[in-house]
Amino acid sequence: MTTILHETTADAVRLADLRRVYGTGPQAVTALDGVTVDFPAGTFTAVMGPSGSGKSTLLHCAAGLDRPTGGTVTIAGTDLGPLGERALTVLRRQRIGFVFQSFNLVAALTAEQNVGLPLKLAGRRPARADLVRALDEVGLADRAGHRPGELSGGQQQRVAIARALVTRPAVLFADEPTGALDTRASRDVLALLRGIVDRHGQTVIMVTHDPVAAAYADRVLFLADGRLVDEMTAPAPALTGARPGPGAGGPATGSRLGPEAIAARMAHLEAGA
Ligand SMILES: Nc1ncnc2c1ncn2[C@@H]1O[C@H](COP(=O)(O)OP(=O)(O)OP(=O)(O)O)[C@@H](O)[C@H]1O
Repeated sequence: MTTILHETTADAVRLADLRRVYGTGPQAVTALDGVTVDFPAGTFTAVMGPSGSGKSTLLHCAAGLDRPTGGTVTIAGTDLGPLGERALTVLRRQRIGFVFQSFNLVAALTAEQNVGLPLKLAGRRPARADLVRALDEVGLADRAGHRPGELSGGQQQRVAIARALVTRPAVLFADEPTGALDTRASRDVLALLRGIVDRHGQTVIMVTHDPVAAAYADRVLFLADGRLVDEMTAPAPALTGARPGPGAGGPATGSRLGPEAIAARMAHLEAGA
């Protein structure tokens, strides 16, 4: 029993007193001002906050894309601080997935080749069956031979998600993953992210401006001026363990956060900013 509890509560990511100051002297900007938070494995967290509150900086520091000025980032038990550039690159490739607003697919490569890229970079020869399975997971097995220019925005983002997950990372970071998508494609991408958390126990951390997107998460963190100032957590799922699926207008109510309540918190925060 104790073992199970440990497994289910293990943190995929821990941030302790995280600080990031850009520049020096009078020009210095404090983007993160002592953020401490844990992200348990198998959970979906949204990060919100007014423009300039430090969301992207937090995501980039947590994903090892940027070095913090102070504090620690721990991914699946490994402290990133002491790692040199090479070791950090290896850890990023093996343990971290990242999805961007602008998809960042390689235009000249097919969907299948894009998904295989992280494995190639890691010196592995991707098995075709694995790549097709990864595309099947995101509902695009029939588009394996298509290039990004032949796919819709939503389909491109789903290829990017398949690519980010192909190494089975400890955590998937997503920076405004629906920012460039229409409502319907956004909903597909968010349902996909929700599904990989529920079905595969993937950990997802997503920055978003959109309360509807944030409502797909288990928890919403609110940043202001580089500090964590508020948090909302979805009520525990029913004892059956069943999670309600997304409804027509977004995630179902029940054990989900409501977009209206999230929007109200954001409005409160922006009014105080
Ligand atoms: N490279 C940089 N050099 C100097 N200042 C920076 C740099 N990157 C970010 N900042 C500053 O750090 C603060 C936090 O920026 P960050 O991009 O993390 O905020 P954000 O919450 O993601 O904003 P947005 O919602 O507008 O994308 C801002 O004041 C920003 O101007």
